[in-house]
Amino acid sequence: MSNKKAPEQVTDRLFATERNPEDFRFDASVARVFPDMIRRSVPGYTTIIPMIEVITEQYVQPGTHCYDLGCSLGASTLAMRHGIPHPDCTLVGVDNSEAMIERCEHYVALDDHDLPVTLRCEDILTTELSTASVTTLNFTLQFVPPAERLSLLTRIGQATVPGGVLILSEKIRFGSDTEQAVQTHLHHEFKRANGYSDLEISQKRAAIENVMIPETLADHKARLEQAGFDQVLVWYQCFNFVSMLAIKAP
Ligand SMILES: Nc1ncnc2c1ncn2[C@@H]1O[C@H](C[S@+](CC[C@H]([NH3+])C(=O)[O-])CC(=O)[O-])[C@@H](O)[C@H]1O
Ligand SMILES: O=C(O)C(=O)Cc1ccccc1
Repeated sequence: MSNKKAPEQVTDRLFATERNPEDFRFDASVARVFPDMIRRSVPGYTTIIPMIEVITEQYVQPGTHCYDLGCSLGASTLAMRHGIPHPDCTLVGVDNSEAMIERCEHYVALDDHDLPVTLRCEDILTTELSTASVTTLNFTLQFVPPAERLSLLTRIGQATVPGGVLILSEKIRFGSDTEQAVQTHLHHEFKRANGYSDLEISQKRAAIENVMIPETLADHKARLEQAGFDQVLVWYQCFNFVSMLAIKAP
């Protein structure tokens, strides 16, 4: 029997007190505060989520699969769900964090909608992909080791049907050191405006340094084309956070 009680809203204070330097992991303590953490940390996140519904509605094809890779608590998965008008589509959310998938199941159960959602606690590098019309990587590729990124995107490209798309959102870095400095500063000011202290900002920065590796927009575009996508465009940018749409020709 599913527990239909809404998960409690918890403020992210994970980095508020001095802690030993340790690499960031998507464990139970992160899953618990995740909705608050991502909203206060990622400029544009609260705009991108509803737009994923709009984009999905535009590109979804009947009888295909839609994948949300690195679904966390299912915010992007549920946006895709609301954009899919075809009852014969299969929507799949994949995440390799047990703590995330467990909580995601509750959010999916609370969302009153007919289209079933299949959740897989699996590595996106090996999860099975086929006949996909819409695939989403909403701030997930940045956590995949750079050496594995081309083969993942190539598998997605091969699984994507003609006219299908990949929505790819990422924190990016800039080729110009001066632009990198300005955009990073503005991102930190965004976090400060959302109530994070200097200690929280600097401890979080150290924790994600080795596990979240941003690349330039040029790197992303070139690799998406190599992976079999015919058109790549940026549909959203706020500071150093962007969302791209990679389209396979019909
Ligand atoms: N190899 C992997 N296999 C499976 N999952 C992975 C892997 N690497 C990382 N993850 C998962 O990717 C998710 C990234 S968060 C996505 C937000 C969501 N899309 C949202 O729209 O709210 C983004 C962020 O925290 O900035 C985490 O849940 C990881 O466990
Ligand atoms: O918090 C940050 O500074 C980020 O760059 C984004 C982020 C959001 C959630 C988990 C890890 C990183």
